[in-house]
Amino acid sequence: MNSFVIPRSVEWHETHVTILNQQKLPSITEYMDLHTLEDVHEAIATLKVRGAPAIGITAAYGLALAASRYETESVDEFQRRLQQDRDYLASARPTAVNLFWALDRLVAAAKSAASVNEAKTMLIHEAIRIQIEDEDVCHRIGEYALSLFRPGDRVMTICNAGSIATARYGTALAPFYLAKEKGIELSVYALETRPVLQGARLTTWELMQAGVDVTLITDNMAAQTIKAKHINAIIVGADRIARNGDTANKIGTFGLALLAQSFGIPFYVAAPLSTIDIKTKTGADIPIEERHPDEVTHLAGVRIAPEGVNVYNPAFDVTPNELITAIITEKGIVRGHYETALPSLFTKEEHHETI
Ligand SMILES: CSC[C@@H](O)[C@@H](O)C(=O)COP(=O)(O)O
Repeated sequence: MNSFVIPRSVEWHETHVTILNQQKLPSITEYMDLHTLEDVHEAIATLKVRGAPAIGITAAYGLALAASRYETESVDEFQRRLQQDRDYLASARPTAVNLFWALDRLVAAAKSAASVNEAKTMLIHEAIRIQIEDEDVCHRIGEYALSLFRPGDRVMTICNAGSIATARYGTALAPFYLAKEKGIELSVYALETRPVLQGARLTTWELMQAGVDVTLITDNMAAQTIKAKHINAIIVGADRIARNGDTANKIGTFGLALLAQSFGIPFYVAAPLSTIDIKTKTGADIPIEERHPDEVTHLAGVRIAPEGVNVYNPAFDVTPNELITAIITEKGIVRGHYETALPSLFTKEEHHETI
């Protein structure tokens, strides 16, 4: 038993999916029940549930839930509706590949079903499996990531790639939970992450509950903080990693990678294989979500910019592979040569330290 809190954000029930509403944290801890496909789509699109793995898990449950209510005895009709609902949920957000990965895993799982009832059961089991696997995967990522840090290290991160963005532990934040369990002191510097403040609202909230030493800074304090506080490394999550290692993650990540290069400190990406999209050749092929201008013109619901101002609001950027010191996965740490190393992870059974 852990003596500290590692929060969870998604829970399956036979009649609904319960999520921790990440829009309202940290001031309000609200759990919401999602009953329909539309509820799930809305929760993902509005960031009530967010973070690549958590989006995938929630979508998988949403599809299994919708399919459990199909009133047909025809397997063909069942598959047709499943594909239709898969496409609808897939339209919720474009960048995090875990959404498509999880939905396609469910569609594939139901392919071999001989009856509608069997298909319904298979879908629920597959969605539960995705969540259980993700917890184990994040734990492994955390172990590998922790091996890269020394006691006393000061590590910078952006956005929230923590427990609530996954099944548990997180990706970029996993090493801090594991360090805490092992009594290793690490300090985290969290960027607030404008426009919607996942760093300020979520990363600090998570880590403080676990008693991890965390310091909040605004995004434009990164360079000064690296210099003044002697930051040892930067670690971030990912929404989609292309075959060549180019990595889409929360807007601001690319800038941090450039700072890491300039200061000569390592820049790590921590992500599961479900975030690596071998079919996407380079970062140029990753669709970058642009979100509503209100996220930029408003802060906590209050307008901070003039009416009618032009706004550009990309939710993600792409860090080129040459700026990434290593990609930390559940199958080991990959340092460079991503074009060949990343595809080989999918065929390797063994876990390995570094390839
Ligand atoms: C383990 S979560 C990894 C990424 O999904 C995370 O770093 C991120 O960029 C999330 O963006 P968000 O827009 O909050 O869903």
